[in-house]
Amino acid sequence: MPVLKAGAWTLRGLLPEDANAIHRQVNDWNVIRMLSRLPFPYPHELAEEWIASTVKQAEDGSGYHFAITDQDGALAGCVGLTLVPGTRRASLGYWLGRRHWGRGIASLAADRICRWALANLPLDALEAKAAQDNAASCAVLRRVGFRQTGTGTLPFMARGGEIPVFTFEAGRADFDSVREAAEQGGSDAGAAGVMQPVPQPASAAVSGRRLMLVVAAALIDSDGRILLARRPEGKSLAGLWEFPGGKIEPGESPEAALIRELHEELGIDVTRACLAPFTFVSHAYEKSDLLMPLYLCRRWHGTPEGREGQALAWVAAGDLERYPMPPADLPLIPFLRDLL
Ligand SMILES: Nc1nc2c([nH]c(=O)n2[C@H]2C[C@H](O)[C@@H](COP(=O)(O)OP(=O)(O)OP(=O)(O)O)O2)c(=O)[nH]1
Ligand SMILES: [Mg+2]
Repeated sequence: MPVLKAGAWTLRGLLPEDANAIHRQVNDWNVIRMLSRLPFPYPHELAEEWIASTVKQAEDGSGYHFAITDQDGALAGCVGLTLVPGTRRASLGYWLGRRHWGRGIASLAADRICRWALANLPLDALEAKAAQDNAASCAVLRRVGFRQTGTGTLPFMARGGEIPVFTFEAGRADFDSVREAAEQGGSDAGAAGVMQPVPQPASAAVSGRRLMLVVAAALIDSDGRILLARRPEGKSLAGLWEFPGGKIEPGESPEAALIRELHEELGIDVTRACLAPFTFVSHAYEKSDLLMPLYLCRRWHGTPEGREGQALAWVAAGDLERYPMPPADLPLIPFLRDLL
């Protein structure tokens, strides 16, 4: 289990010694009435059993449950994900002790765990359910990017039966929109990760669409495998596998941009002569058009390493489909398969 920061709060795996703090805060009618499947009163053994089950889930990769702790290490609540078997989805759950309500902690924790999960686990979407009378929880879900998809019921043991719930869902695009809105709203719009706009012809101003010029490389090793990098948490499309590269900066040639990006992202040195133009993609994303030349590169200096925390994988052309990629990249797969 990783340790994740969420504002001033820390998310860490649950420990047996958390049982008292969990029991004390969950065994509160105001908290437990909003939690499905838990009896009231809530016996101490259930807290112990639940902690043990979360440790097992993390070991077998079926769920990831975190304690939300403050700067002194005190537990304020929990947030967790359970993977839905046979799908690339997980369901989100959380609770906070009553004295921690109304301070934005649930939003911070839910946002962090969802972004971490999409970037690092085999997931494309998250689901959540909240009792229809739990306005605070519904507001948390909407704030972090969830959309309400429908209604249903769940057993709430503390309330003695089935209770109506709203169902919610969010995918990468939903979290990316929230992130973009936050970046645009922020005063330092020049911060890392915000795109330098490509100078636009007048017609672009009319349509409101941006052209995004990105250069990328298929690095090919002596076994004919291709290097893919997993887009890290904090970037758009986080968790999808891409060809290393990035945006062309104003005044930069495509080759210079690619040489710079390969150095920044992978720590390798490449010369212009080792970059062979191969093909390109043109893809309409929701708000921008991506134009991305793909170069082939078989020679470089250094050993590629994920300098921005991204996972790397050397993948045989026949296995590329097993790595979820941004939609723009899918047309490249048959070209690379034919080549290799
Ligand atoms: N590098 C790369 N980008 C891709 C691929 N497919 C795809 O849709 N893109 C999109 C994702 C991004 O919107 C854009 C590249 O942006 P980026 O975030 O990697 O740009 P960058 O490396 O310059 O990073 P940053 O400094 O802006 O954070 O192109 C791909 O295979 N490789
Ligand atoms: Mg990049």
